[in-house]
Amino acid sequence: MPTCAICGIPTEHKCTNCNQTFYCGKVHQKQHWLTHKVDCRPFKVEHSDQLGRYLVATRSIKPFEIILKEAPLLCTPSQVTSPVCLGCLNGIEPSDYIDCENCGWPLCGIECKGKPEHEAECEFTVKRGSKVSVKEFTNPHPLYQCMGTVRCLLLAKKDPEKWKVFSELESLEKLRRGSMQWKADLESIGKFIPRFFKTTDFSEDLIMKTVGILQINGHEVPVTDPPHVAIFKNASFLEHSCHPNLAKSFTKDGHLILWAPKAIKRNTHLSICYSDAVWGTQERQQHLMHTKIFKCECERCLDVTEFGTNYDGFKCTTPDCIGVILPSSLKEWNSKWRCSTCGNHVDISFIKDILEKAGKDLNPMTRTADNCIKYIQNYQKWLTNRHFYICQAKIQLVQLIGTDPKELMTVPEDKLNLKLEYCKELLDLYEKLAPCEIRMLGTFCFELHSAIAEHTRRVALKTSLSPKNMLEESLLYVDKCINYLQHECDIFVEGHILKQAKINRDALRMVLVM
Ligand SMILES: C[S@@+](CC[C@H](N)C(=O)[O-])C[C@H]1O[C@@H](n2cnc3c(N)ncnc32)[C@H](O)[C@@H]1O
Repeated sequence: MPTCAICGIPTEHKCTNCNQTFYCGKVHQKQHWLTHKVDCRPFKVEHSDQLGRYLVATRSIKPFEIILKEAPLLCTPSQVTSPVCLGCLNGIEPSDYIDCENCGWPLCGIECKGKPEHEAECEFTVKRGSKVSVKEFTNPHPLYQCMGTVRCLLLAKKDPEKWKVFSELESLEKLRRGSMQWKADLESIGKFIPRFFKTTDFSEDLIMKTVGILQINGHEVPVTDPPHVAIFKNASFLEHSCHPNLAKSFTKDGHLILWAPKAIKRNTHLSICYSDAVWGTQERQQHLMHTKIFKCECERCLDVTEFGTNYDGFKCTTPDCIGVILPSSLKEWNSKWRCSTCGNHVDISFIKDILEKAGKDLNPMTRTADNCIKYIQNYQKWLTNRHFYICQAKIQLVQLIGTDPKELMTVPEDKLNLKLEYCKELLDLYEKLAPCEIRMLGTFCFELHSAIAEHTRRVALKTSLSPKNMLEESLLYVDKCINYLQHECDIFVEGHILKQAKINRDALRMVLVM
């Protein structure tokens, strides 16, 4: 039987927030709160052979509930980056920076000189006997490839408690060893650190394990320009799913907020998406294998129709057949594709050729509404209406039509209708496929709400009526936008959208009560 955290008496009463700590009564629960509040979270860490450690909900979680707010264990420059200030991790402005007078690393200004973040590596660089010299600021700089790892290694002396937490995270060293990436890292980091810093403090094995921990657990944090990488203790145990149940937001100072856009049942695995949920299955699978060394077998990847959306599907080439061509299973992605309606088999080289051309045509395309429309018309000959390449063009299109309220007022009727149609279609699709892509969903809701409001204005001008149901629909989407973007701070575009959405919501509410 569980026992009270204070007096050890057997008891069945537990903290209802985490469901994990037991108390004999209210008095001891209150007494324990200052200690307990640090760990009082609605999840626990579990382990399986397939996933390693993972998090499970210890109680049901309500929609929009924050399950974790966490400060980073440490922040580092990205492995591939142009020079950044080692004080604040923002990019170095070539016309406005200083060299650290002790070690020579460029800093963005005097205010970053004394920052504690730079202290350990400053001392470490001084010990090599000569200052570093960085003079090229526009391209990825080879010296910075090792700086994330150096920063982690120096934690051992600087903050042994944090180092202990860090060094117990997954490195997947055995799986990574020998791969192309591992060999490249060995040269640019494992062998480079002892040579460049003239040190024998760290063995090659320890350096390569540290590289692995950083790559497997690092989160890209977009609060600096360019984004930096941070390690978060608890969030490091989250498993991946291409159809996750948690959304990630960041505060201005780089703290992580994990929250649930939809309700989550007790005992459910908690997950985030390590990849880009807008990509097709093969791109996601390759990215996860390359960066995190595992084959994803989430419910979205195992269902080739991706919840009936046919997000990777081709139109059947048999005359009069309206079926969709897809691989028969995840295993057959590179071999057998056939129509689920007429059974027609299609050569894999045909699929690969079209996909290669569609990708090549989309990426360098000049971003205009007309180019997007032409792209969609052309590739809809082969790809389904909800194919990921078609949807990527539609995402660009809805943002290009009427980018601000003034421009929206002059958009031709056909383009406004297209914006309305595609916003609804994309919102419906991605709410099914990627329900935690909250920045994208919030943006669609905002675009949709403004397109509906503009459509209503035009109807009102023509008929001198202000249709209440249309305004209510606009309000519905602006409310949804606010829900999706509620944790976005104002250093991000989405934070600005949130601010505007709140103003528009209040205005719409006023109009509706008049
Ligand atoms: C950030 S760590 C997650 C915590 C890790 N399981 C541990 O024990 O520390 C990422 C690693 O966990 C494993 N992992 C996460 N999600 C997975 C999934 N859906 N399927 C298989 N392995 C997964 C992979 O090895 C991946 O590289």
